[in-house]
Amino acid sequence: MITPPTPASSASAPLKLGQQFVRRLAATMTSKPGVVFVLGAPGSGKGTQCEKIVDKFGFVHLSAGDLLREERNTPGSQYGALIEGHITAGTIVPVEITCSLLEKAMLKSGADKFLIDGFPRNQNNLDGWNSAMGDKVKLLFVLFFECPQEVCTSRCLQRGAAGSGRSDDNPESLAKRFVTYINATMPIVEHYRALDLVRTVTADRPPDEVFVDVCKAFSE
Ligand SMILES: Nc1ncnc2c1ncn2[C@@H]1O[C@H](COP(=O)(O)OP(=O)(O)O)[C@@H](O)[C@H]1O
Ligand SMILES: Nc1ccn([C@H]2C[C@H](O)[C@@H](COP(=O)(O)OP(=O)(O)O)O2)c(=O)n1
Ligand SMILES: [Mg+2]
Repeated sequence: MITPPTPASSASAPLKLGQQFVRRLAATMTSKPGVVFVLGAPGSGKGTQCEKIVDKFGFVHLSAGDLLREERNTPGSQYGALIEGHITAGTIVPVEITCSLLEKAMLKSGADKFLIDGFPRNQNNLDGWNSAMGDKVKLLFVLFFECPQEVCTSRCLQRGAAGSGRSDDNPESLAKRFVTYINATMPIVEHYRALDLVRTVTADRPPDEVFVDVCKAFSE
């Protein structure tokens, strides 16, 4: 319940309270959704940690790869073949497609804080996002999982052997995905590092141990 100012308050107190209320209301109405980009090599554990972050911090998790696979599997999608071609070749789908899937999913969720997993993965992703979404969201930081290639490769091969059904969890596609990761994604991580936006977590440990450091990254 809102209590009226006591007689002891100064004459301007009600106005100050009113101004504060209006400012807070305006901030709520105009505040932009917050975004955390989640990057790291294939198999570094982005998806696994995102699930834990969702449970603990209430973000909505949007995986660019999952959205692309869903679009590829949508009957009649004009992009199905193009997406599958990029996925098996380990290359990156043009940003117009990925960014529009992300924006649609953000709007549909109605949420105000998002983990965007596996994006931006190259300069085209970064430029396209900045021009379409840069003014609509606030980038909070980039969560970066550091993990040796041999560990990541073995995790992805195990994921494939365990029946992930993914057309890219095989040695040939994985080798190509790593080339893309090193040549195209790492420069994006470096770009954000230069802006002091990267929070790095060592991911070559059991998931719960990784998550301890993820929590620290979120409370920085
Ligand atoms: N810290 C970890 N230690 C061992 N295996 C892990 C770890 N994190 C994830 N995995 C397993 O490795 C595979 C890839 O993890 P995932 O979260 O899908 O990574 P990404 O999204 O980065 O490709 C999955 O099979 C997952 O169960
Ligand atoms: N921003 C993105 C993200 C994924 N993709 C495509 C190409 C990637 O190799 C596949 C799989 O991505 P995904 O993030 O699901 O893969 P990992 O979780 O890193 O194993 O999807 C893309 O083209 N653009
Ligand atoms: Mg993933």
